[in-house]
Amino acid sequence: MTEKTFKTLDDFLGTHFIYTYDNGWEYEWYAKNDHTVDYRIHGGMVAGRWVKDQEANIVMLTQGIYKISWTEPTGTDVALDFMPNEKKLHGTIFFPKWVEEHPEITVKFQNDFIPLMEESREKYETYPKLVVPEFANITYIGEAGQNNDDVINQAPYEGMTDDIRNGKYYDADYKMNKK
Ligand SMILES: C=Cc1ccc(O)cc1
Repeated sequence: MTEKTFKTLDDFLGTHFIYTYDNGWEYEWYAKNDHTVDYRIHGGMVAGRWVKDQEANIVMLTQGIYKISWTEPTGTDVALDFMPNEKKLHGTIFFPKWVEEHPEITVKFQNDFIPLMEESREKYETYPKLVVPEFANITYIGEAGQNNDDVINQAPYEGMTDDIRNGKYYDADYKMNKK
């Protein structure tokens, strides 16, 4: 876990986080570059889902505090406020009704199923949305560097976040250790 102090937007870009929301949902998220994020979901309503190259808006609100927002092919909207120096964030997820009713449709590597997400958001109900606003505790911070495709590179498995936290998953260059 890096102990660096976050001051600039550049300090944040290329950083890889694992965190647990107060409702128990565990997420892994990577600021891939100034307009792109990758993530994996380890616990909660859509555990098992993973996504690469989601376009997002990423800004620094004030020194060391970052806001990220995006809208997904499922129709889910997300707004995250990272306070990495405090090892905390606040996230709000706005789920369309169909994701709450059929979460299993979204639990996959989304990049291979974009047409299915777009069809499902038309076929099923959008409203009322499920709004999930939660604080989270950051349990891991890694300096992966920008545009590193080894950070989020396979489906989540049981014990993966422990492997990452214990230093087993990535080598010194932040490439995945071959099993
Ligand atoms: C729905 C995606 C999503 C990704 C990261 C996070 O913290 C919350 C939601």
